[in-house]
Amino acid sequence: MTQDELKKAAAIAALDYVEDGMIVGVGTGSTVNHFIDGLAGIKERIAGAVSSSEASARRLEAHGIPILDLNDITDLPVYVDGADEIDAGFCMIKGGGGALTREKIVAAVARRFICICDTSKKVACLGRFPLPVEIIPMARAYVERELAGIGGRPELRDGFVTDNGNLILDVHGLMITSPRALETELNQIVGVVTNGLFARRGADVLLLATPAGVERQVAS
Ligand SMILES: O=C(CO)[C@H](O)[C@H](O)COP(=O)(O)O
Repeated sequence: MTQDELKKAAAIAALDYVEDGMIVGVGTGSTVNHFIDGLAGIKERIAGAVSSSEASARRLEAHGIPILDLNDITDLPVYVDGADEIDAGFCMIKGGGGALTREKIVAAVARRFICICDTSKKVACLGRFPLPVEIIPMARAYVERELAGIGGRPELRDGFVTDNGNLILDVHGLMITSPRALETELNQIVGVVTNGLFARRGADVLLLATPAGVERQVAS
């Protein structure tokens, strides 16, 4: 199977978590695009979707799936999203698509985070994938110095502006042995909007697509 076929298999498995009348939180990325396409097939059964990015919103709209404002919702039963890396404790690096801030907001509201991945995303230690950090543009040089001070090598994502009008620094060279502590530490740097560590709010269920089928793993 190709990587894209594996991504699709994980995405289709996530449809099992969508119940009648539900509002569904929708992430961002190529794996989630397969989920959105699958959701289109059952759109009459759901109340609508909350999107984590403009890109996913456009895809949902193209399928005629109603998009709801997170501020109008008090209960979001489920959020489905991919990851760039996920460890054994279901902590993740996210933000390869640059949507980390809105993803983290929707994930914070959701009762259940379903992570959909192919096996290439499962790692023993987070940090091989450069950690995305969304920053306020005027703080770029300061935040770069702070990140270098903790051993990272930040690289500005060239020509990229987030849906929130901010910049992304991709931080190389971090071996993330304490994801929760690092997530908290990075949030303390003035000018950082969000970092791509999803550790304090990790995944609840991992649907991991392997060539032998989709494994369902539940957080302990
Ligand atoms: O965090 C994300 C976007 O900000 C994505 O979930 C992550 O980058 C994985 O993407 P893909 O499904 O394309 O491999």
